[in-house]
This record gives sequence, structure tokens and C-alpha cells, in this order.
Amino acid sequence: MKIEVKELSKKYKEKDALKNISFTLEGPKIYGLLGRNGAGKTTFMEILAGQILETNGQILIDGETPFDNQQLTESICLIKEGQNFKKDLKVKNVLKIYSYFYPTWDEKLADELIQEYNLNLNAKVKTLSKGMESALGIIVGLASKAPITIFDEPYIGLDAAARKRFYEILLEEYETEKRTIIFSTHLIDEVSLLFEEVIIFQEGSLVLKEEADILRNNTYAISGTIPEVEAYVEDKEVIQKKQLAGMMTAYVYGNLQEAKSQGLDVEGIPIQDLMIYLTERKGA
Ligand SMILES: Nc1ncnc2c1ncn2[C@@H]1O[C@H](COP(=O)(O)OP(=O)(O)OP(=O)(O)O)[C@@H](O)[C@H]1O
Repeated sequence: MKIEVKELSKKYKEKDALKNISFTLEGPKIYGLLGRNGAGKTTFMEILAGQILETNGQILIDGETPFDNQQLTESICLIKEGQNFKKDLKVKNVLKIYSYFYPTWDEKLADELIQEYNLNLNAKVKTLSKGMESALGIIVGLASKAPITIFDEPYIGLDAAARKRFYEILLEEYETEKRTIIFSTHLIDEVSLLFEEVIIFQEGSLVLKEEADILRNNTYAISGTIPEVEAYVEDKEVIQKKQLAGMMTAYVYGNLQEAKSQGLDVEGIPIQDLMIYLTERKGA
């Protein structure tokens, strides 16, 4: 499904959570939506899922707006950090409700994932541990098979092994049936290899939208003495420079392989670091 974000703004009282954001997401891909705390990621995902209204601008999904549009929201599943489900419901009833809501619901996958995460179908949501509640969210998100599936920090309380399994299953499912997956996380290093495209927000604005492979191949860090690095970056597009004890590292937009072939001390920049450099607050 095509998602067009047009001059989107959201204001909470005096707070501008989103400031005039525009971009388009074309077709099924795994997108990483990144940014510091308070950058506007959750606000954006809630507008996209039709759960809240924008203040200005709009999001069009195949030409339609999601708010109050049940036919469209049947194609969108947003799993948040917590409190996705009513506390008094049993796990099996949560699954039943979502299976009625999503025409694309995959019962077999839901059953397999229940086994995988060892969830008790008769347990009430309020008796689940944080990790188990997250597992239920992950199961609903994956089994919904919604053409737009959004995970907003979906794994609070899940241990490293359970998170790893989630990433593996997500990828397996995506490979068998492509859909748009938007993944927001602060554990970027863990997940970044899944991302096909990276979107970075900073304080309500879009600072970057780029294919992950292009980012990996076209950004690098070069290190050396201050004069060496200064001379090298003179005609380059620099993201950031850092100095320590007479040495300098510059983070640069440019071809990684080309820089390597010149015998310089260069290395790729992990996406997590790139996000940090690009969103470093002035004066911080
Ligand atoms: N319901 C609300 N009422 C008032 N302000 C809000 C509300 N929801 C979000 N905000 C504010 O809007 C800004 C963006 O918040 P949002 O939750 O969208 O950011 P985020 O990028 O998801 O942050 P995090 O990574 O910490 O989850 C923040 O300054 C936040 O305090």
C-alpha cells in the first residue's frame, strides 16, 4: 500500500510533536523509524493507524485517510510498547477479537507463535509478565498479516533470546509474504540489519529517509591527526567531527569503498551511531 505523508503536523496544546512532515512510502518494505525520545515517532504511528487525528496536513493510504475509516484500518495493525490489550481478557479471547477484526488473520501462524512463546491461552492479560504481554503483542502483530504492520518498541520485558527469535520470525514471515512493516526501536544495533529503509525524526521533523544499503555504503568515519582529517574533509559533506587528544574522527557522506581504496583509516558507521550523530542536539 502506498503511504503519502503530506505536510503533516500534530500539536498537543503548546507542544509541536510533528512539524510539517512530508514523505512517501512506496510498497512493501521493512522501515526503521528512528529518533531520540520525544521525536514524534509514536505520534506519527498513531496518526498512520487512524488512532488520533493530525492538526494539519494528512496521511493518505492508497488515497484514503485512516481516521474513522474501518475499512482501511482493517489493513493496519499497530502494536505499541504496552497496554495493547484489555487487562481482563483471556489470551484466547484477545486472539479471537483480532482474528475477527483482521481479514488477513493467519490462525495457523498465531497457533505456532503461541507454542513458540509458551503462552497460556486461558491466562488473563493482567496475569501475564511484561515479557509475555509483549509476546502476545508480537503474536497479534505478526498473525494479523496486516498489509501495514507497525511495531512501536514492541518488546519491553522480552529477554534477548526471545527478541532474537522475534526478529527471525519477522524476517521469515516477510520473506514468504511481503508487507509494509514499520519498526520503531531504540535497540537499533539489534534490528538494523532488518531495515530496508531508514527514517529518522528529530524534534518533530524529518531529518533522513534513505535506503539502508545506501546509508551503509555511503557514509563512513575517517580518523587521523586533526590537520590530516581537516584537509581530507575540506571538499566533503561532513555529518559531524569529533576531536580527542590531537586526533580527529569525521563522519562523512561519501563512498565507503572509494575512501578505503585511498588507504585511509576509514570504517562504516553503524546505523545507531549515524542516528545519534544526525540528531545530536546543538549545545548537547
Ligand atoms: N498525549 C499527549 N499530550 C501531550 N503531549 C504529548 C502527548 N503525546 C506525546 N506528547 C509529546 O509530543 C512529543 C512527541 O512524543 P512521541 O511520543 O510521539 O515521541 P517518540 O518519538 O515516540 O518518543 P519515545 O522514543 O520517547 O517514545 C513529546 O514531546 C511528547 O511529550
